[in-house]
Amino acid sequence: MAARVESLASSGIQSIPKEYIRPQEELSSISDVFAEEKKHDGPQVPTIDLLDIQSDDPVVRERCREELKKAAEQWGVMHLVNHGIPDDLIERVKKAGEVFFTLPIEEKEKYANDQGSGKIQGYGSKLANNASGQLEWEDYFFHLVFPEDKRDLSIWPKTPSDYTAATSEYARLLRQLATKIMSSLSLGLGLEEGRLEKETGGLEEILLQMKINYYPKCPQPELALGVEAHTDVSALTFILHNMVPGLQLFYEGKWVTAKCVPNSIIMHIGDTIEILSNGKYKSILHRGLVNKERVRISWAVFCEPPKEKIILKPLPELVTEKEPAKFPPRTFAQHIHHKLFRKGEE
Ligand SMILES: O=C(O)CCC(=O)C(=O)O
Ligand SMILES: [Fe+2]
Repeated sequence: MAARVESLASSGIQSIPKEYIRPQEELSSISDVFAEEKKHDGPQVPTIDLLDIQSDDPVVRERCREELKKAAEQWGVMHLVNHGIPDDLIERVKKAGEVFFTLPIEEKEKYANDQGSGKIQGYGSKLANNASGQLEWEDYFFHLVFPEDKRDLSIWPKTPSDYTAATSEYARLLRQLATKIMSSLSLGLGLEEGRLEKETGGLEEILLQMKINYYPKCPQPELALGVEAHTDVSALTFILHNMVPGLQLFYEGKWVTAKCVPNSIIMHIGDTIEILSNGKYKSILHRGLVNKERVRISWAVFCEPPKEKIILKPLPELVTEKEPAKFPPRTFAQHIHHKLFRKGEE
């Protein structure tokens, strides 16, 4: 069984095992996350107010959609405020995840995934996938949350008892939010409003996968990463966190630390929409720092196309002689495989 980062962290070690130490070239870019969060100079992740996204006043509505479009083009990541998901529901989702992770490791192990046998849902930690044996400073809980007929409720945390109700309702509302965002992004490309959602699989096929990232305190945070640098493969990703900083975005050649914005949801444009939009909307490189003072928890929900049913490629309307297709046609599964393979080559 994989060693849990939580057990390493609570063992009292003062130096971390070598598998968690980042390569030399990367170490110089890692610094104290609390100091980073205090910096107010330089570019900052945009905040988008969604209050008016469905306003009856077309001028007001357009202003809101234009802001969203600009953020998707320039950053591919943003803090969403007035997103329409009730704050008390979000508090319940966060409380439920926090309580689950407070359980003793032996209790959580009852939910362990088994990547070897293809059981990817459940409690887990990263397994080394190449010769370097590189690992990340986190444990997680991963499971499908929407659509309801594809969920396996038997593997969801039973403690606390509100976990299933809170998470189900959150997933249902996020799915509606995803529709609004994709509509607006479609119009921003000069397409019909239902287009991006349809090309991603529509109501039937788009999957929402929840990953609760649990980052224990780390005795040598300047040597490790909670999540290594990556872009999300999803269409959209929605992230909550426990107000401990950690997320960094690679923008204009520098790592920018995301501020903690109250009552916001962080949203990423993932590779799927980057590909469909022929690169007009960006899937930004990001990573997670850890620290020695506070446990960090984040709740990422990935909105994904089906693995095999759809071939992702730039929409024909967006491909011209002047702007040829930037991405070859691939299924979602092929896209993921291609990324993994390229990484092995690095
Ligand atoms: O913890 C975070 O803020 C980001 C996690 C992340 O990037 C991911 O789960 O894909
Ligand atoms: Fe991510």
